[in-house]
Amino acid sequence: MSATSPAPDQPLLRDAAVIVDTSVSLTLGTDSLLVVDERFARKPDRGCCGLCKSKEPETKHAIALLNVLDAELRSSTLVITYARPAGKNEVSVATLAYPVSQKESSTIEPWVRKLVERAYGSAQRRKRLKVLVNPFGGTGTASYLYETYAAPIFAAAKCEMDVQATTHRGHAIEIAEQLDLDAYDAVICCSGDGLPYEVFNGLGKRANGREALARMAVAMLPCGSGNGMTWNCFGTDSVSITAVEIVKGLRTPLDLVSITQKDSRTLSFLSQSFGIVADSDLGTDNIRWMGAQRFTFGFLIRLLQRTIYPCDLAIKVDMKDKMAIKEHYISFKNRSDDPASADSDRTEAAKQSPGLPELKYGTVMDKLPEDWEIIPGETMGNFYAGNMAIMSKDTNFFPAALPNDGYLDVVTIDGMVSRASSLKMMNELATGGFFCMPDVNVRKATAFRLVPHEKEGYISIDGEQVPFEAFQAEVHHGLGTMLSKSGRVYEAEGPRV
Ligand SMILES: Nc1ncnc2c1ncn2[C@@H]1O[C@H](COP(=O)(O)OP(=O)(O)OP(=O)(O)O)[C@@H](O)[C@H]1O
Repeated sequence: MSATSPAPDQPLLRDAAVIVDTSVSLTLGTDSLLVVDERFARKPDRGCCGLCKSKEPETKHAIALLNVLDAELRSSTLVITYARPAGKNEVSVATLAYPVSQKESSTIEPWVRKLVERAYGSAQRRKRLKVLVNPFGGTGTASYLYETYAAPIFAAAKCEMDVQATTHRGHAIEIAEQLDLDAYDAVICCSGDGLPYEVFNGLGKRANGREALARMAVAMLPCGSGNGMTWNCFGTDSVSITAVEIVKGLRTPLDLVSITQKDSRTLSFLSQSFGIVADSDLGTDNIRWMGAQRFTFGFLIRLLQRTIYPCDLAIKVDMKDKMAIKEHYISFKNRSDDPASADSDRTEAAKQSPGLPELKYGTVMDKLPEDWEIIPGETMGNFYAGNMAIMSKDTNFFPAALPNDGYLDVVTIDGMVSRASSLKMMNELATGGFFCMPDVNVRKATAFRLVPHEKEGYISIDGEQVPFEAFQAEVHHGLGTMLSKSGRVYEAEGPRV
């Protein structure tokens, strides 16, 4: 259910209904709070002949429990704050307040507790948030978006906010590296995907990197242009709806990927690309004036020219049959383990062994492990590895990607496929048929090494440009932590075969 749509009639819970202010009934369903307010209901007009009734005023409305931000008995008033739909893709804070007598309060108090328990489920209440705002993210409106659409929701949910603007490139790395882990529950990036990338790397740079990454959750308020992380975690690019989702967000372990280049080691949370995607994103600065269309335009030009990106590629493949990948996705989605206890076991283990995990396969400078599969790369068109499913709106490039299954989803497409097939792929990305197209090779993998043949070009890690030279990737199962809606899977349609 989305943050804007209240559920229809729900089965009632025991002791679910209370009456306040004589004629207002508040009834707790499994997914919504039903308010029936008869206080201002007019008696029906008799009409001219006593038969035709005039329209009755609205007395009933349902509020999705997801949208209930807080409820409390404040002196002799019951106050419920919630997020109310405000336009097509936004919500804003609304309040219900009813007088409660001394006598009534003994019945109302347990009901309020039950309402809050149901509204939050296993999500942590009153989160302590370190909010980082990139004043230059997207179109430069992150501060305005945060203050206007998110801050009022966090305040209504009684979150504690500590807001800081980033002042330079790499600032979020420094902040995360120094962050007091005991003072906050999550870092919220008001930005594009660039700031979360920095925060994961800053946490990972600490001497207790593994512990910091396990303890500190990261989430993003969509203030960039692609906003991949928010689409995956919450299925929206609305700042206000994301704020509600963060308030109700569940801690979710996230696989992170070590990237080695020469003697550097960084962490990636979203994607690694080489070939047409990296080139269309990073190599189109000359047409920035086109805005969001820049990528599509650059992509189409390269596709029609059948541009190739020769490379050596070796992958530690774990699954390559699409049906097996689909089954893996479904069985992961339907697992019945308790995510909260798995999360606390993981955090405890990280405290015992707090340093960043060793690299199982060494770095890109080491000898290539013998059991990696060599993939022909002479005519590579698109190499794209994803740790999340959606790369930007309507681009579910990795439908089988899971937050913490311990695998990267690697897609390779030969640059010599026909133009017609390439164009069909672009179309099928939006409709969900991309995964099963025969020219689209999909593998679940734990590591890979890519060596470009050319001297110049583009490699993108989480949308950021890195040196155009050999790189190696290795997945660390559940090393990081994010906030998400489901706590288990991304908000993307799974793979179709
Ligand atoms: N005050 C600042 N001045 C200059 N650069 C900054 C500042 N704060 C953050 N940055 C840098 O901006 C880069 C991009 O950040 P971010 O992803 O938030 O925006 P974006 O690139 O516009 O978004 P998108 O990738 O969705 O287009 C990051 O690498 C970050 O280091």
